[in-house]
Amino acid sequence: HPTLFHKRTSDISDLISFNASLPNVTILAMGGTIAGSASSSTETAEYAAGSVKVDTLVEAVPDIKNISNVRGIQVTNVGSESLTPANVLNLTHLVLDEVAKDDVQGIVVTHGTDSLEETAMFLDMTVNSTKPIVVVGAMRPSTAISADGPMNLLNAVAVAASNRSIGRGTMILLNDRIGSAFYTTKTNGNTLDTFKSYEAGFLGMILDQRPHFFYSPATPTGKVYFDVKNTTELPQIDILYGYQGLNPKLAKSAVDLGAKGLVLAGMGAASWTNPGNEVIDGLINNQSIPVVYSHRTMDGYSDYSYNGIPAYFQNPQKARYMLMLAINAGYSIPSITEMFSLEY
Ligand SMILES: NC(=O)C[C@H](N)C(=O)O
Repeated sequence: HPTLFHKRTSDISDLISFNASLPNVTILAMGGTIAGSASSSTETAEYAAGSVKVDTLVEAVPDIKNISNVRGIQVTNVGSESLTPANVLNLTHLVLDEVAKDDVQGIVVTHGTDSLEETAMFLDMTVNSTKPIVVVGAMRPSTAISADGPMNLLNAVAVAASNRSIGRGTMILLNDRIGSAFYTTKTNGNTLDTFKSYEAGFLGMILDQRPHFFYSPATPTGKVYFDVKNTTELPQIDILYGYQGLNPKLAKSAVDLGAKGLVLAGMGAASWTNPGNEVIDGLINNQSIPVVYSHRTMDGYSDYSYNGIPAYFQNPQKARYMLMLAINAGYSIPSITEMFSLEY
């Protein structure tokens, strides 16, 4: 439908001419290193994230016009460490609008990698659509030699535009690998092969703009959807880190400062200290605060939870968005416990 892709406002632009035989993909740009620029082409660590606009990103990859008509929406333009749940909720509303359009085949979200998995997880749990949603970032700024952003963006558009990608939920694409948002995590602060999904594995890979999936479309076991169409504000959920001699009182302080739920990045398979557990127990019993026991280890299954809720395979940052969405939906502690346990 040409008219949709020919609308021009200050933050929505047609980037290339319309070709009726190609699928339409909407790119929502959040910022990050993929939109970063440095003072020299060899600089890959010191640079300003979120300084290049979506139009420029797309113009740098002319091959995109051979695979789809793209429309860019600049949502934010910041490093992903600066994004808030409010920004992610706003993005989700825009994604919901886009997937509801008959002529939109798929969605690409360009995003900083530091918190990319959090946004992807949130989208995966709130956008109940078979249309592909691909969250993409880069590890090198756009000004670097061998910048990875242009190829990642081209690949992301190719995945979003492909019928092979239908029914696979929200995906994370970097370094030619396609992972499920539900399980993919950033493992290295600097390298190109940073996104991994050790236990679950990748969904597939992309070669020459052709996505190859290893399995038929499948929803991760236990994935629950939350309707946030009418949500305007999300509850505060904080994460606490586990370590020898951890300060047990921080949990109570977090609740005093407004947390409606807590996620623990516990040691090993989610262990927490005895004095720490006693404070948590008080929060659960006296203040009905849901506390999810996750793990600071990158992988593994946490069923240890003292009197709290085990996060099983979910890492703290993904468990946090699950807990936030459940509390927002009015779930009780037993229903939250059940939601986490559904996975296994
Ligand atoms: N590689 C990156 O995108 C890192 C950057 N700090 C960000 O998350 O926005």
